[in-house]
Amino acid sequence: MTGGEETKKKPVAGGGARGGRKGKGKGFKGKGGPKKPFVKKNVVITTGPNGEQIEKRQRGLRKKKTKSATAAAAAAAQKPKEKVIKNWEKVEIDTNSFNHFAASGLVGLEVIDAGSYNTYESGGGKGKRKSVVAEVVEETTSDTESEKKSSSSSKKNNKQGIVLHEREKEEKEGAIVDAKHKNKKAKKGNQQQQQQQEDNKNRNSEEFKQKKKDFEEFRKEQRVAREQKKKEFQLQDRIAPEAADTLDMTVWESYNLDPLIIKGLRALGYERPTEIQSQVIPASIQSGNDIIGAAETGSGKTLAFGIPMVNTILKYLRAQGEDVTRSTLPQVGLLKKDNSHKKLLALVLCPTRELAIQVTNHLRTVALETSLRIISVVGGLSQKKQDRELNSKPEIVVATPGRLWELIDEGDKYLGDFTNLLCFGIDEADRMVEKGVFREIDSILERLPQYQLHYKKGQNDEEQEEVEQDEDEDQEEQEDAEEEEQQEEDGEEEEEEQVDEDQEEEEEMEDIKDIEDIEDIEDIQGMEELEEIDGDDEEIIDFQEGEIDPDDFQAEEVGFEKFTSVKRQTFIFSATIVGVHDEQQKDAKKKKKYANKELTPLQTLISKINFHRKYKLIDCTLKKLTAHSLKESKILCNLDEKDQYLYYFIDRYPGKTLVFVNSVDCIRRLLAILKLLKVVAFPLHAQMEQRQRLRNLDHFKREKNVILIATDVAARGLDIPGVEHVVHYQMPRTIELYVHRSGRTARSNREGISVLFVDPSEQKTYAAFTDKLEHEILDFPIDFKFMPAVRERIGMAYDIDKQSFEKKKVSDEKNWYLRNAKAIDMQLDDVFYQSDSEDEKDKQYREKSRLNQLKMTLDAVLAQPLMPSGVSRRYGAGIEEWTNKKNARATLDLEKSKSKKKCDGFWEF
Ligand SMILES: Nc1ncnc2c1ncn2[C@@H]1O[C@H](COP(=O)(O)OP(=O)(O)OP(=O)(O)O)[C@@H](O)[C@H]1O
Repeated sequence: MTGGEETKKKPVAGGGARGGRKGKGKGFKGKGGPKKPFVKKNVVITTGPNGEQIEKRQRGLRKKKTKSATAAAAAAAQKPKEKVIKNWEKVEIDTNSFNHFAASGLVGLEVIDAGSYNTYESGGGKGKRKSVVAEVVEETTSDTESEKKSSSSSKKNNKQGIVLHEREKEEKEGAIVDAKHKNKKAKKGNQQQQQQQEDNKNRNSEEFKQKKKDFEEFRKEQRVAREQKKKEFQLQDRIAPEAADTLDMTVWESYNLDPLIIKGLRALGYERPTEIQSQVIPASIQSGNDIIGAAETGSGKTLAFGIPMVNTILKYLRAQGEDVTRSTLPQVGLLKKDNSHKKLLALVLCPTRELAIQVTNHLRTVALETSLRIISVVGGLSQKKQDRELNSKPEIVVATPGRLWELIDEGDKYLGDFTNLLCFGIDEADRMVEKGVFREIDSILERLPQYQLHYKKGQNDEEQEEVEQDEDEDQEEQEDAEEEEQQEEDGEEEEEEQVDEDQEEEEEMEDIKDIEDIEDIEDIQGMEELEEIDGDDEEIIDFQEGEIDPDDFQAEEVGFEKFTSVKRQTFIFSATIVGVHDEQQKDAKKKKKYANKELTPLQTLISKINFHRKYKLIDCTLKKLTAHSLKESKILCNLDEKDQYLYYFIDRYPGKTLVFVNSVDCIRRLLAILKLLKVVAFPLHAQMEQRQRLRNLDHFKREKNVILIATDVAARGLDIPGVEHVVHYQMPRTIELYVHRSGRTARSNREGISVLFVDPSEQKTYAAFTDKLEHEILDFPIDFKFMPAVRERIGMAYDIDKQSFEKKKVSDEKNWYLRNAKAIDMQLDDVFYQSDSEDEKDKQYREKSRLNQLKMTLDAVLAQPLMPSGVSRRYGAGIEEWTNKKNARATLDLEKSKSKKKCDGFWEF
């Protein structure tokens, strides 16, 4: 088709289709039409009385002068023409018709290209020709009426495909439609006006006021009910009041904690602090120092920093004369209080949403008797709810860095104002500063206010000078020491034969204590000193007895920078922030790589966080790194045997099992297989919707015999009661991840087991792990008599999965073609639509029945207990003994299990 250009030069063709156009006209296609014609859907371009072009919506609702109107008007003035505007005409077109339109001055026809026209014809049109309605304008200078008529009639008989007919009928139809539309619009306008008048009237009426009041009451009730529900939920953690009354809380009381916190702890049944809590709480409350805390997984680190935080805030609020006891009034009442002056008092950062929500709930439980508002700021949840919660100006916010920074960046004033921040915490701190994980953390840390060095103006000037002087001296000493060290090293190199370098380094290493490692860190930052807590020689310099003077809580501007005199306390916690890294650092020293000064996570944090001049490192981690009550085991196997051992484990050792894998694809594959094997399993990974993630976690918490298959999104911090087993289906990428994953079980002194699956390709990593763990991971005892039955089931599940996958693939492919063909108006071969050939049908039928047969067989097999080979079901001999499922924790005697399985591709251990 070649008419495109002509039509464009003489901008006549516009859209005016009213007929049932099915395909999406995309302008001209075909051999000769490289340029698209001037096409506008539902718009008609006509020439006005003064020669200007008028763009008219199909239904004549809007008229607008086009840009070229003036130019056209000028041209019309030069060469006056007689214009005959014809009315709507119905035309039928085919692929060659456009030339004719253009040549005969036809405007307002929406172009139907060859493709869409044909599609229409073969797809749904059943041989009918395409009809459209077009407005026809003929420009004539001397045509007589009769000539016009003949021209019109010649069109009627035109062999090129344009047939004009039923002009009058169409004209009427068009007019009717327009009129109807106008009426409808007018009616709607009237109705809206009436409604508005009525609304205005009602708004002033008593009835309306009452209705509004009722509605507010209703909302209030709803909110109270929600609050109630929340409280009830929190009460779930509580023990019976009678039992709570008998608890001896003297240890807690000795820490000078707020009575409301002790009340909360009593209700929770926490009679005494855990090891890390007993070290952190007095140190932070009495000295006000910043704390870096490390302790094994599940040892109560959250409350180790949570209790001092809540305590500090309560003290601050009491000092401000606020009532901090839990109000018996509904929260709604509290919300109505003027809280515009309030500022954020505590902020905790966590790496995952689930963990942030968990920490929030944990803090709420100890603060239940108080009026404190604690909320989580995480992505993926209701924005409205989060806004509402933030409007209530919560004292404590627990957030993920990404979401928090997003809100600060958007200009959230409350979240972005750290000037009154009394407490700042980072949970799972080593993860938070891992390279490239949370870019936002740096921006957040940069916003933390700088300290003014004196808490009370003028009070500590001399002391400060002394401190600074000491600092300079220390630095000089340090520089000298470094110089000496360097000289020594140079000497060593020169006298290689005289000194056994390795020997010397070993000796050197023995002398190096953890604290010296940290001193190096301080050098990087220019920090004064680090205290390691050892009870007696705790030094309290700038904050006596943890007292908080309300006068101190003011920000003031010094020079160009904003300083604050608020003493912010910082808490940095993780199970793996020290220990492993210290070892790594020592290794590095050994190998003389220390010159690279690659910072460990702990060093990175210290260099980024504006700590107090005194902070304490409290390290309660065990040498073994993992929790003391955890039994660790491994299964060495080939890659293709992992599914078998997983099924074996799940079947023989039922319970709450968390299976860790390294990829989402692996989760999907395992879920499909386990589903066929009738194992209840839920997924958890970062690609899931947040609500679904929380729902699955909830299922896993509530159900007894259940599997959660997760990526490392669940590796850190999650405190799910009653997790009995952790399976590392794939090797964790780092030793820290191994510690955290394993730590989802064996929490709070409870027992738990972890099983590490190792295939030959993972053996190198495994060897590196055992080096660092400094203990052997024993073999998991496997009763190999069960394995043939396990293999049979797994084999059938694979078969079914493969066939279902093939079937789905074929139908997915077909659907893909259909979808895409529709999207681009492509005509597919009829063959595509035709049902499959008889042979094909037959094949499909056979495959389907084979699949059903397989499923039925597997179901029948699964209905029986897993039996060891050689035991006959028929005679029932010893069945009970074999079918008794075991509890892994109770029966697993790893010490005795030396049942090493021979496995291809492994080195000798
Ligand atoms: N003093 C206490 N007495 C009894 N139970 C406690 C006490 N403190 C905390 N717990 C309980 O111990 C469990 C583990 O606590 P938490 O989640 O804080 O451990 P964690 O050390 O942070 O673990 P992870 O390193 O895995 O994050 C929680 O269920 C908590 O309720």
